[in-house]
Amino acid sequence: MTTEIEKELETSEAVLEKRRNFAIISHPDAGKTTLTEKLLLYGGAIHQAGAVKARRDQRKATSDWMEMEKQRGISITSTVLQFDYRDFQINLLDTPGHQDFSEDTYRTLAAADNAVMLIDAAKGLEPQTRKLFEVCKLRQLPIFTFVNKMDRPGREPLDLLDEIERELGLQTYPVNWPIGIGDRFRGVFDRATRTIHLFERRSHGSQEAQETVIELGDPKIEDHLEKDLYYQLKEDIELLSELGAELDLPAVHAGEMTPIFFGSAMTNFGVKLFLESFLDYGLPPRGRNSSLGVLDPTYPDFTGFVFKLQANMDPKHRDRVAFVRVCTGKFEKDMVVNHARTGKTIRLSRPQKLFAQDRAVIEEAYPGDVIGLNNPGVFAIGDTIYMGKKLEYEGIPCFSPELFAYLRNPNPSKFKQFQKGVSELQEEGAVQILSSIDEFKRDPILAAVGQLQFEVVQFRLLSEYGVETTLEPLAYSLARWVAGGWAALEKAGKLFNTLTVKDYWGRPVLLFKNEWNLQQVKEDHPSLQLNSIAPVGSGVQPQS
Ligand SMILES: Nc1nc2c(ncn2[C@@H]2O[C@H](COP(=O)(O)OP(=O)(O)OP(=O)(O)O)[C@@H](O)[C@H]2O)c(=O)[nH]1
Repeated sequence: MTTEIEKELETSEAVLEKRRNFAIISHPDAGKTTLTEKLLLYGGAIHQAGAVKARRDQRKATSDWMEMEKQRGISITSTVLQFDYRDFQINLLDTPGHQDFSEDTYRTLAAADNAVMLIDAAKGLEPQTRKLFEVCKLRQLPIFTFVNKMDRPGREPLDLLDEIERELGLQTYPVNWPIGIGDRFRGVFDRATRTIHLFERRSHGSQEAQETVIELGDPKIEDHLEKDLYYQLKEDIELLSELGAELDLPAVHAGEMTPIFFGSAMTNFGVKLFLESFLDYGLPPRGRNSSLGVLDPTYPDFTGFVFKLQANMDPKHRDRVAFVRVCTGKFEKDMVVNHARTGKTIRLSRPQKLFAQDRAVIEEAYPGDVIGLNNPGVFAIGDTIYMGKKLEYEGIPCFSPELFAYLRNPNPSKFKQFQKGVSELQEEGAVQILSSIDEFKRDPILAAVGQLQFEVVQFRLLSEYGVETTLEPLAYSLARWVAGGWAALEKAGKLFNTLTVKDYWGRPVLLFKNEWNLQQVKEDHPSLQLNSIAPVGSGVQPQS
């Protein structure tokens, strides 16, 4: 006879097995919005492709603080999209399209269990994809590669595989293989079932693609596929089996091998096959490092952490939302939880589920899900909330900024608002704040990955806090945290062409003008232990 506890455990394992969570990494224009939309179309979350874009446009029309989005036609914010497919519940953690906001993407990857690397068949790996791949590698995320835009002239598939292996050091395993390319792209061959999937083009792919599935070797193939494409395919299949590694799931889950899919998001070719395989091969919610060791998702008490804060998503209510990744246990509305950083208890009374810009109050959530909580200034990025035994999750790291500028408030009567605005925007992760070690230089130094982050900060300080500010750019382009600490820095003595500053937590940071300066200091002073990534959250308290 099974006991109640055993039954509960079985249920929670079954729930976990049917949950998948992922984020898409790509270079702008590779087709992320299009693929997202098509995944939602197959998931039945929307009925006609175009809805996500329409929502995006609608948001552009209604949001005021995101006036910048409208002016520039870019998407700055990111949300979470939840949909069902087969009996799976899927969480797609959407990330901003513009590379100036990649800090936001880095943090979102901290909450993801899988990553989908989307590449343009004609362009192969691009800078933003490489950068984001590095973050995935740090977390050993399983990476699924979707080679998009096969309906246009592109590079040789084998050449793309080779590039991924060489440059990213990932083993590749093509799960399917393209039949033709460009105008002659007819579909894909699914290697697991040895079937040919041929698609019909529909205008703009607004509905699911019609597909014909034929077994390899079926004589009917002649009615559907040109001879030369068929012979080419047979040749390719042979070559693949001669070359090829077997699909090694443990290696996929360890982020060492990437399953590869070919398709065209715009015409829907290959999207469904991709989704199906992703559900089969993707990782369910996994354990996470905490002060109690790696906490398995079957741990019974509710725990989660904040990976992203967002202000004023709804212009009608000037609210702030904290996005929490549920790690263990069951989340229930109105739950009273502990907030690890402050030791306070908090009632989670209006949890929200977010679908693009729509919200619905949720009653419960499970590991792998993301919930949106109202944040009246309580939460900061990396915060842990928990029930039961006290614990804290490993923090979300800060990544090296590349642009630096003093932020000045020329109007002394606005000092208070200025301070409040700067500290709230820092907590929200809109920008990193550094400060000079010179007592007399009290203006904060804004540190960002992209220029647009500065513009957003200035825009929001003016529109939300009523403070007009000016910027004075600093001629540095790299930041490194000094893991050796202040003592190592003092021992190293005077360093040329660098600026010593401290971060929000009072830790030493060195700014460098260029890579060359950095290399020199690294070689001359190994004891400084320069890091491009620094932990935040767990155990680190801001210095007052
Ligand atoms: N031919 C072709 N075009 C595509 C395909 N997928 C996307 N596109 C086009 O590529 C362009 C960029 O697509 P988006 O989906 O907006 O790309 P994105 O990556 O979200 O772009 P950002 O918002 O800049 O990050 C659009 O004009 C799409 O219509 C595809 O499979 N084939």
